[in-house]
Amino acid sequence: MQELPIQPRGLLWQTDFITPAHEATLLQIFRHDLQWPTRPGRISLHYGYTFDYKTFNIDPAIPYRPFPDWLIPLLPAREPRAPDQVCLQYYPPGAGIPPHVDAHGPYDQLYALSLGAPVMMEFRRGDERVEVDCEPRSLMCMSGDARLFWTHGIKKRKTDVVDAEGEGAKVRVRGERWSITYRWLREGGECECGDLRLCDTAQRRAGVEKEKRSVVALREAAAAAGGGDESKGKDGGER
Ligand SMILES: O=C(O)CCC(=O)C(=O)O
Ligand SMILES: [Fe+2]
Repeated sequence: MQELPIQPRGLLWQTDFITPAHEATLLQIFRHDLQWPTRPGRISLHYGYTFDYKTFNIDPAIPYRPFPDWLIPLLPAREPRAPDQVCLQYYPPGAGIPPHVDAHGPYDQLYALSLGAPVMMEFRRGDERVEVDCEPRSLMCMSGDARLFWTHGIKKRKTDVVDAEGEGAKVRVRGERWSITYRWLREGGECECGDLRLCDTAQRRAGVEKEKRSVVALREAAAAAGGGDESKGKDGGER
């Protein structure tokens, strides 16, 4: 993978992680063979372990959901072991995900594979905003600053403005998008970055009450914990 020569640092990228034919087969499976939640907006399916945000450990009450056959060839091979948790998400046109940082303590590195229609993802740190085009079939790895110190999100809107090289700015209509996010549990479950703004471990150590800890991390926690809270979590209040 290649690091993108932009801020945030640490955004590793691989275009054409799979072929268009492989993608078409997957979309066929996603559209016709899977049992999706029936609510509108962004919806997700979880595979592997489920994390319990009360105990900050694997939830022993929820059995491990084995990876389906279609998922095996999509696991990032540059990691020494398979991820602990994989989340397949469907974004109908116009759907988004509020800016958040995936919880620091529980999770280590993070990968996301984009499928279907392209979308602009926005990274934010303070007043800084950087849009990154998530082209279909591209795999990204959020590492370093991109993983820990910038939030990422997708605006809820029907179009994106794309600045193609040499062509100037163009409006691009959103289509159906799927993403697969891969997470590995962090050994020990504690992050040492010390960022009180975004790090759940740093906030806990500083005695910040759970309710007041990083809203973004908690929203992420609730959503990843089973999807039931997603409507008032990541999708809630999205502009
Ligand atoms: O859809 C994506 O590419 C990323 C989703 C995401 O940020 C998440 O599930 O934490
Ligand atoms: Fe995320």
